[in-house]
Amino acid sequence: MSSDQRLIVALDVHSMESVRQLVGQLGDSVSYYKVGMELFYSVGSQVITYLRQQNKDIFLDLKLHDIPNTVGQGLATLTQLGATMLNVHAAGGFSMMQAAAIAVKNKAIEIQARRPKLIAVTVLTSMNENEWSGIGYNVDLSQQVIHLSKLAQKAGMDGVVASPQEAAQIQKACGSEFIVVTPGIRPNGAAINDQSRIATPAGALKNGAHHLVIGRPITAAANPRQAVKDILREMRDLA
Ligand SMILES: O=c1ccn([C@@H]2O[C@H](COP(=O)(O)O)[C@@H](O)[C@H]2O)c(=O)[nH]1
Repeated sequence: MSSDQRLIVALDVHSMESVRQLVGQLGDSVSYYKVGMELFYSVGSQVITYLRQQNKDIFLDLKLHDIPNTVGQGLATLTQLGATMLNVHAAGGFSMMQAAAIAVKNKAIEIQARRPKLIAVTVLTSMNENEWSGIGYNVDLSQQVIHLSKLAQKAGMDGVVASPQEAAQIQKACGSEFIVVTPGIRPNGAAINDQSRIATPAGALKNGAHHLVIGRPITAAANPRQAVKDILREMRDLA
């Protein structure tokens, strides 16, 4: 996979005007975008239609987490939008993830569309050990990431979202075909913001991440196109 297919830019803005401006500015340098809650709740499915018209891949990052039937029905509807990748929270459990995988597969067959990849969020990259123990877990955070990755794989997920710091351990536990998507990417010198378990683009790739999700280091940069160029150079230098 080439470096520009590995980079997913998080479109964390809340209007179509900002989307058009950013996507126009980044041009051919970015082929894969992430649409999350902020944007989808603001503008709805028109952003998916727009990005598909621009021939971009789309990770629709809505992190579904509910009872199995509700998640399955929700994902069946989302499958019709034509995103490349969808996701759920692994903490919803084995039955929920299994229902999600079945629903996506059946809907794709029904509408004769390519099945979107379905991945599960393990432990949010904003969590550190302190936050983690604060919500009542006694197990080591990174051990929990590996546990949830194995569970997700058993339930039929194509991969997981985890921090770049756990990517190598996930590969070891689940194999190299299992997709590891890593937010929490910060080029040297970039603001860390609310992220905790971070790595540089090169560090994440060295650890075996398949896709790097990067938002503010690009979208809040004075020159987003230059920021992408610098990140892709760092990624290519490693390849
Ligand atoms: O564990 C997770 C899961 C999802 N995200 C999302 O990734 C981007 C990261 O944006 P930055 O601006 O580069 O921090 C953002 O849309 C999150 O919702 C995550 O960060 N961690």
